Amino acid sequence: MVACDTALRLIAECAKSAPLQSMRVPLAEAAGRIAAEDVRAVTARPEADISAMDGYAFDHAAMQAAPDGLPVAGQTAAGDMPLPLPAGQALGILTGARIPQGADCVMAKERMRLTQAGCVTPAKMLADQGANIRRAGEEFSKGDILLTRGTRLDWRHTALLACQGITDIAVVRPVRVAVVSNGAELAADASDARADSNSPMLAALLRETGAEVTLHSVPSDNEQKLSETLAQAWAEADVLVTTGGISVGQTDNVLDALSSLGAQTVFRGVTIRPGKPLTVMTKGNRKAFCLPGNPGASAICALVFLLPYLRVVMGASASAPMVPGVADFAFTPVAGTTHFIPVACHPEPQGWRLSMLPTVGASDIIVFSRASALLRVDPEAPVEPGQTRWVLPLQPTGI
Ligand SMILES: Nc1nc2c(c(=O)[nH]1)N[C@H]1C(S)=C(S)[C@@H](COP(=O)(O)OP(=O)(O)OC[C@H]3O[C@@H](n4cnc5c(N)ncnc54)[C@H](O)[C@@H]3O)O[C@H]1N2
Ligand code: MOO
Repeated sequence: MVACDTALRLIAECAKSAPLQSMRVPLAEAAGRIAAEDVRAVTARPEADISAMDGYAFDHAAMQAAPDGLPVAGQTAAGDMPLPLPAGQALGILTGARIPQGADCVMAKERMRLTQAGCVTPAKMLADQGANIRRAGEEFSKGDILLTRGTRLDWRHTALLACQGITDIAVVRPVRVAVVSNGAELAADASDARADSNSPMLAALLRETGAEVTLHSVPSDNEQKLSETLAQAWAEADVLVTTGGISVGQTDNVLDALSSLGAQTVFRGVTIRPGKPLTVMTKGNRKAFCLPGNPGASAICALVFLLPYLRVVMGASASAPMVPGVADFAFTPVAGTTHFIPVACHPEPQGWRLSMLPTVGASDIIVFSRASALLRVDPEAPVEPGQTRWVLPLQPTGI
């Protein structure tokens, strides 16, 4: 049995030794993956001085000195390469079009007046010199870092890369995770059959991190079958995740089976509630996370211990963003035990108010649908009402 922080440290050490592999994917497939390289700007943005308005570009001093306005030399649109502005003339310009050489001011069409003589003049006031011009490089310069290795890519980065004409990017190869459930109660024809809810739950949770998940089930308590499935599943995956069969019952054979396959124990059991039997084993570069069968315990162990491991192995930061809230309850942990409590987050003018939810404990599934975050409570830091505590959002998007 190890303490919660010791388990987290041992897992972090395991993650350090795992090799990171990358592959190139087209930009269209990048969202949801983790960048395996820093990306720098190929060009400044904007690449040149451009107009922020549909209107007219002109030389400010020339307009100031022309009480009857300036004749219009034509029009330029985004996509055109305008010729230098003829002295003493204005040019019609559309939003995004390059500013012609010789112009240093743009005024919006509706703020200009077209005279009978075909000149444009400010309807009221002349804008300041430089007005309505988006300067080259004002967003970023050529060579600037646009995103760093380890960034989880989403629609924001897709836009950024696309505007640079970047069509593919090196991303971290997804970690292959094999999830193995076991237990005679999972057989459809068992006299007291139970549904396997942990496998689909874990698959959904793990896929959110970008892992490639395969599911395996041993719907019996047969040691031989269990051992064969574990061996095969682990051989095809980087990480083995088992659920159930790790406590002290006669049919809890997972840990013995893995030991027989040559796995070494990193730790066996953690002083947490729920999730106490959580065990991590290793065989070469391959890790096995053995999660308890109780659904609530399985979910919490995955969120707190497994997901940070996968994030690091895939080059991202271990910790998911946490949010602060003010507890409206008191909670005193059992001595020597770190508790993980699903909490509801209520919006209040000052921020989130955290409240406890009714729960039956480690086997609870429905509490997670009612909760929005997970609160860690260490034995030396009981919760008092009014205290600010940081919680881990349960929804994939977090904040
Ligand atoms: N004598 C002791 N008994 C138990 C202890 C202990 O210290 N001494 N620890 C308890 C704790 S804490 C936990 S947690 C459980 C963990 O047991 P296992 O990991 O061996 O899980 P199982 O016994 O196989 O199953 C427990 C429970 O979960 C259900 N289950 C299992 N797999 C699934 C699945 N894929 N989907 C949904 N539900 C699943 C199973 O039917 C059982 O109800 O042990 C305590 N006992
Ligand atoms: O530790 Mo168990 O996970 O409470 O049911």
